[in-house]
Amino acid sequence: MNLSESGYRRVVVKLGTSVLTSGSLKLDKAHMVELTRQMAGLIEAGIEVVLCTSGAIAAGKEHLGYPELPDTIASKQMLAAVGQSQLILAWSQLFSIYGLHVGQLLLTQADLYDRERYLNARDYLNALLKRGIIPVVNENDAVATEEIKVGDNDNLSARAALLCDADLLILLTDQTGLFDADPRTDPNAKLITEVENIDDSLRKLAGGAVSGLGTGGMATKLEAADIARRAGVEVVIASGKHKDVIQKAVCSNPVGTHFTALEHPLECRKQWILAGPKVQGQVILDTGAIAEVTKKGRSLLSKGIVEVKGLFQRGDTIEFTDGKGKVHGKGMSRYGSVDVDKMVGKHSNNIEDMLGYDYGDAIIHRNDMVVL
Ligand SMILES: Nc1ncnc2c1ncn2[C@@H]1O[C@H](COP(=O)(O)OP(=O)(O)O)[C@@H](O)[C@H]1O
Ligand SMILES: N[C@@H](CCC(=O)OP(=O)(O)O)C(=O)O
Repeated sequence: MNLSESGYRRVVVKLGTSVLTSGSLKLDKAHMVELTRQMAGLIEAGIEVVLCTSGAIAAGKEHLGYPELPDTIASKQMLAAVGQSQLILAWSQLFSIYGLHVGQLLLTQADLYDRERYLNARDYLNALLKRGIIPVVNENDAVATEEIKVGDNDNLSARAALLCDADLLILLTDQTGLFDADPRTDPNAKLITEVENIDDSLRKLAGGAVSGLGTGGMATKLEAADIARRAGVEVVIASGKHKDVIQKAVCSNPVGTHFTALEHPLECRKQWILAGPKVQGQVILDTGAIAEVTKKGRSLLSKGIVEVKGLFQRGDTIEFTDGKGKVHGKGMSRYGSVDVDKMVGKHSNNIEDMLGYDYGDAIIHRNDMVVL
């Protein structure tokens, strides 16, 4: 395998708890050594690596001797605070074998909501890479509450891939890839080797985590793959135990499930709309409006809206759906929900008369919109 001819220059490697513990109750340091060797090999070949590591909560339990704790956010925060320091210590020691330094980056959704904070995180990540330091990313579980957390490291790793403009995201887990059913419960499940489009029928195949070790299962890996490939990042889901899995993924040797990136990826600001801000509300559109927006690339006007759901402010990100609830896209609303409610189904030629002010015809302008 010739790594330097792989064509990739920046790779995000996400290691799930299932990989880092090898299915046990503690970090499998021997396996972490092997994964470090593979990542160091990439760096040696001139490929930059961002590591998105899970395992803080598992490491916290191990370090504290598996205390009996109530199943609360506070317990998880405490375990993560203890475990994250053990985890970064382990990565720091392992990469030091190869003379490499690591820098810790703990993020929450709140760091991605706001465009300025998002750009700050991007600058920080790029500054580490520029100095040859390996960014080690995890969710800031010690402070993350339900409202501000990304929730799983699959989605977090996709955000990291967008932030650092990676060209490949490798999601390593305890299965050999995405199967047409959960192989834990269906012995006849078959591996899907190539995915060119993520649609509802594929999403139905991806189940949650049943082992009790990981968060989100294949469903969140598919969400991550969807975000990444729309931004032009190729994705591989594979087993962390497969021999030389990282090198194989980078050298495009067949391994696990490969997702092709979109040929025309979203531009930077739209990538942020896709992956950054939390969705605050929804508008339901009639079939004509769905076609105008999704097929013809038009801005969303009030006359195509049939209902408004949730409370949102001007500038918030909202989704647009059809009458059956299928989400067709999202974007930044130029009007708050109270205003949109007043405009539902009406022409946009007299907005000023309706509201007393006018921010333009579009509820979501096509420049602020991502069609899914
Ligand atoms: N279609 C599927 N193909 C493969 N695995 C699946 C599928 N649906 C659900 N899973 C489950 O997803 C699990 C991996 O996700 P998870 O437990 O969150 O691991 P990680 O810690 O690596 O993120 C597998 O162990 C498997 O039980
Ligand atoms: N941030 C958490 C892991 C969350 C998570 O998504 O876990 P996993 O599904 O194992 O990648 C931790 O470090 O324990």
